[in-house]
Amino acid sequence: MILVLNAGSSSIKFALYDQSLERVLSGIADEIGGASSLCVGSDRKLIGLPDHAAALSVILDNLPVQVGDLSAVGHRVVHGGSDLTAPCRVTPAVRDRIKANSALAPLHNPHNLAAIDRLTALVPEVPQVACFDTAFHATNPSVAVQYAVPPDVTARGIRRYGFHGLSYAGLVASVRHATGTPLPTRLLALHLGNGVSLCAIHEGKSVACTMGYSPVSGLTMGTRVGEIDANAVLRLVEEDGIDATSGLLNHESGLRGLSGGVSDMRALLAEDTEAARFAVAHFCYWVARQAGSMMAAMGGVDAIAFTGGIGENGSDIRQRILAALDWAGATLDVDANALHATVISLCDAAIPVWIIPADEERQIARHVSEVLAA
Ligand SMILES: Nc1ncnc2c1ncn2[C@@H]1O[C@H](COP(=O)(O)OP(=O)(O)O)[C@@H](O)[C@H]1O
Ligand SMILES: CC(=O)OP(=O)(O)O
Ligand SMILES: [Mg+2]
Repeated sequence: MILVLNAGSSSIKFALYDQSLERVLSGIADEIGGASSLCVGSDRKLIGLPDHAAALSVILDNLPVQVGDLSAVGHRVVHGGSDLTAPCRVTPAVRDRIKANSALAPLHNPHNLAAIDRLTALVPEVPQVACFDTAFHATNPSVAVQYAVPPDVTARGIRRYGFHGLSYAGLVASVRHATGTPLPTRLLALHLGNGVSLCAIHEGKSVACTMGYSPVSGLTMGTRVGEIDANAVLRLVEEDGIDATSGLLNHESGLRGLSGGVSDMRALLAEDTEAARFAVAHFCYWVARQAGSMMAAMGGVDAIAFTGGIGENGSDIRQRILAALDWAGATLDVDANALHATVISLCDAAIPVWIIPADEERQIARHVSEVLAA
């Protein structure tokens, strides 16, 4: 049995797969540090989970297998940096590189590393495989990847990486099965969750992503700022210091900053305040605006796919984004959208629009079995 751990910024998703990669169990520890709950299969219970360490303990306690009996553990690791561009066995050297990359993804890599360390301490003999969110974007051309800085600065790792790669790779792998149609040449994928990014996928390969050097950049997110001018950041650092500015841009901005405290989209949609409405409008405006940038990177678009917690469940949000993309031929079927159907465009729309559930766990399980077989 393969255990997959996917530690996001506010949740830990987990799943067990058998030898033929059939999913045996899945679950999620949700809203960690808030109104947390644990869901195993269809059984959900409210349970106090003050932090990711507590959540991981509860997950391991609720598995139907002993951790020592696992054949492998696969981890989502958000930042692989310039060198970790393919899934690999966790060795002390790989662990050190993941740790070195923690500064680049402070909301994620420390949680990923903590899970690796916990499993290493519990069952050192069980192989662990690290799967990187950055790896799928290794196919981006240099013009898309490099910032306009001198080469020695790029050589220090100051470049764009892109994230949510496991979600996008899994989406590419599941288009045919989910939609009954072949993978389109130019696919715009929108991963809308706590973290938010868009990816231009040309012939199954990433050619551009809205996230850059770290997952703080690109679009308006739950608590992350997205696009902001470098000189504005320099001024904030000068006036408030590095730690306060990092806290502001990573934890207190995005929907939370705009709305006056609410980072969760579902909660925000239930709020009846001017600030909440503005936060939602800001989110949708920037997704649609950057969607245009992704389409330009592919020379057009043949299909659009929504994924992630908001992308899969937020019918109002999808409707607003697609209204702003009407010019691209993405005409919404309002009823299908309300039902969260797989195909949510009208049958005579110029391009199809799909909802394809994010399945980072299955993608990680695939990678684990490939790495162990190699
Ligand atoms: N019905 C819904 N309508 C709008 N947003 C939703 C709905 N259900 C979940 N969401 C949002 O999805 C986001 C979480 O996305 P998810 O991909 O699960 O998170 P993570 O990035 O932590 O993996 C939250 O903002 C949550 O409010
Ligand atoms: C990379 C990233 O933003 O991940 P998440 O959406 O899980 O926060
Ligand atoms: Mg996520």
